Amino acid sequence: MTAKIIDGKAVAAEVRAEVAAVVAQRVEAGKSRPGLATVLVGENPASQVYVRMKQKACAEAGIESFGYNLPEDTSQEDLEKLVRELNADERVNGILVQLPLPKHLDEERVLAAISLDKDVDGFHPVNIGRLAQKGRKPQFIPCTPAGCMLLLRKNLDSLEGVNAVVLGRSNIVGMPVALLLVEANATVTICHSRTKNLPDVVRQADVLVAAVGRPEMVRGDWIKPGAVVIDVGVNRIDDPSAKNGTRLVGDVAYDEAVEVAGAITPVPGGVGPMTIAMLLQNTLKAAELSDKQ
Ligand SMILES: Nc1nc(=O)c2c([nH]1)NC[C@@H]1CN(c3ccc(C(=O)N[C@@H](CCC(=O)O)C(=O)O)cc3)C=[N+]21
Repeated sequence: MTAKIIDGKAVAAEVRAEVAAVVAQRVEAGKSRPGLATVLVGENPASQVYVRMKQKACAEAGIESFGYNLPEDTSQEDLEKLVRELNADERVNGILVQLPLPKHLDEERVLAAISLDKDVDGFHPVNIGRLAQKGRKPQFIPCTPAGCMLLLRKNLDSLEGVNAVVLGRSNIVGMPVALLLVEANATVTICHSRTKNLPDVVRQADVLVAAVGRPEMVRGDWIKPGAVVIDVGVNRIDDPSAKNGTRLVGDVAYDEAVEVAGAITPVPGGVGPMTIAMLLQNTLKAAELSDKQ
C-alpha cells in the first residue's frame, strides 16, 4: 500500500482564500487593510526568492506589503532603528525579518526589538518563552510549526498519546513544533545529530516531523508502517537531468517512504506553502489585534 499524499499546496490555498475573504470583509466594513513589512538584509538568493513569494501571497490576499532591502553591511544599530520605525508605523501590522541574518548581526537582539503585537513570525523570545510554558499562549505561533500542526490535525483524528518524533532542534522549526506537539498531548522525542541509534528511534514514530536540513536522510526502512510523515526539509540538490540542473528534495527519501508511511507531505508542495499561508493568517490576526487598540 502506498501512502496518502498530503497536499500542502491545496490546504494552503484554502487558508489563503479564507484570509483573503476576511480581509475583503474588514476593508469593506471600513477597517484598515492589513500590512506586512518584510526586512531582508543582504543578497542571499534563496532569501530573496522567499521574500518575493511572501509579498506575492500578501498581494493575492489583499494584504499590503512593504519591502525593505538593506545592504549586507547594515549595522545592528541601523537594523534595530528600522525595526523601531516599523513598530511605530500604523500601516504595518506584521514585521518579518528574513532569517538567516548576515553573521555580524545579533539575531536575537533584532527579534527582541520587534513589537510583540507585530511578531507575525512568532520568533520574539517572549513568544517562544510562552510557547514553552504550560497553559500560556504565545500571541503568534511560528509559521512553519503552525503549518505542520494544521496538516497533522487534518490527517489524524487525534494526537492524544501518539508517539511523535521530531528530527531536528532548530529555533524556527524543531523546538517550537516539539512544544506544540507536547501541548497537543503527543509523547514527544526530539532527536538530532548526536542521537544514538537514530533509525531505531525514528521507527517508533506514529508521527514524524523531519526538520534537519539533510537531503533524503530519513530512509524508507526508518519509517513505521502507517506513520504520518511531515517533511519540513527544503534542500536544493544537483540533478543533471533536471531543468536548471537542480531539484528540491526533503529530509525524507520520498520514493522509499511513500511505500511505507500512511500519509506523507511531498517536497515541494507540502510544508513550504503552509508556511506562507500561516504568515498571512498571523498578519490578519495582527491587524485584528490593532483594531482593539
Ligand atoms: N523570518 C523568517 N521567516 C520564515 O518563514 C523563513 C525565514 N525567515 N527564512 C527561511 C525560511 C524558509 N521558508 C520557506 C517558505 C516557503 C517555502 C515554499 O513555499 N517552498 C515551496 C517551493 C519553493 C521553491 O521552489 O523554492 C514548496 O515547498 O512547495 C519554503 C521555505 C520560510 N522561512
